[in-house]
Amino acid sequence: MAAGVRAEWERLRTVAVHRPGIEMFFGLLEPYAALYERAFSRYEARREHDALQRTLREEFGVRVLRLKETVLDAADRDPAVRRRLVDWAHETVAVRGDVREVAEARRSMEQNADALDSLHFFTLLLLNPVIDVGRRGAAGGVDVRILGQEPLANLYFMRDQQAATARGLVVGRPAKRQRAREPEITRFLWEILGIPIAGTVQAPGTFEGGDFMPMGEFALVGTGDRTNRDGASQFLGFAPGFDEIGIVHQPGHPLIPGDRPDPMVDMHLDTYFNVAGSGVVLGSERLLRRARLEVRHRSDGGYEPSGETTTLYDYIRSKGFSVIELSLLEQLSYAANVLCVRDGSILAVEGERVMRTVLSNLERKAARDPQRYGRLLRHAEEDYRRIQNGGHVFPHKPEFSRHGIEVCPLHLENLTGGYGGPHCMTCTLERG
Ligand SMILES: NC(=[NH2+])NCCC[C@H](N)C(=O)O
Repeated sequence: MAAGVRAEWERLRTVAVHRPGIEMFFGLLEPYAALYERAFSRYEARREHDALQRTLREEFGVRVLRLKETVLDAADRDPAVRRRLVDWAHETVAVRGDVREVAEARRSMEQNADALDSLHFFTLLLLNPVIDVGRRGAAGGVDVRILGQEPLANLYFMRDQQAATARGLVVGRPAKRQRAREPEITRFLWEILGIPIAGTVQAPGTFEGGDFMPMGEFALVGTGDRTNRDGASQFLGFAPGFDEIGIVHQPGHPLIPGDRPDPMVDMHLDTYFNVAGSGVVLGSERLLRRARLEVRHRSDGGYEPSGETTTLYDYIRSKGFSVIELSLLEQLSYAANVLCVRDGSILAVEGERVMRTVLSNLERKAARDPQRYGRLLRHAEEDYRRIQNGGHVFPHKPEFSRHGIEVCPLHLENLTGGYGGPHCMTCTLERG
């Protein structure tokens, strides 16, 4: 399959997803350390994920490839894939203890391998366990303790490990330690599927797919807490195939003090900006106006700075797009994180319950740290009252029909707790 995406509004053909599994349980033990926004029900989150897949497949005819199932099928069909999975899983497991016991544990792991199913090894990759084989006790047994080590709790945000450009997939490099191992796993999937890789971002560069937006003749690349300047330049070096690139600088949030910023609230470009159709985008107006943008033009030697700087808002308007504006509370509630399935049709988070959950989580944060979150909370509460009085809760806003946009709302009040919406949860592989 050839991966290829020129514009975010072209008909969505193929996506890859990961239905969250046991790794989410570990993430929920300490949601903030796992980069989640809040605690939520894993059971409901998994149901919501099923519904997301079903909608894509049945209502929009999208081919949905599931990461785990595809890898396991391949491992069960092809002994070489199975061997790689087993070896890699064994390398991932750390065994601690004295030399003899470690060697013994390693030996028995190897001996047991044939008896174990491929899912066992996939689970090792997800959980990255440390096995502590203690000294032999009085009874002669070995004391085994298992510690989870950076379980891949965010793997279901499959937008981020890579980006599909017009020229193939660019494998990213996550900025956060918690997500560092994810691209190796998704890369295994691309190899199994035979998808060509246009390039791989290397240290010190960082690059996450949520920062990339293909817009036809041009594309946008966000930089900030996730994608750094070096990662963005490497990405451009892979010749992604657009005449012009807008490098967008992650804006500081206007209601969070500048000396104590919270980069999570707009961590990726797709958390405050997105595409609804060939002439319509949506986003938080205040963030779009604060986001500075540098224009680069394609030349023989790559992309040259044009010297022109502007804001994302002015840039996108100058390209002829209309902007459906979102309030700050809507932005915090994942309203901008829509997934365009065909020109003028989007999947969007059903706002009502998410907004209330986000508000009560923000209340808690503001109670703990009023100096950092107090202003944001007061503003969000005002937004909430205004939205309630107006009677148009996202995505049931008249602006959408006015711009001819058809919206398919999805209940994602648990799954969004991981800090993202439908755009973050899907890796687009083919459009058009
Ligand atoms: N494309 C996105 N906006 N992805 C959201 C990723 C959320 C994830 N918890 C993280 O912090 O990395």
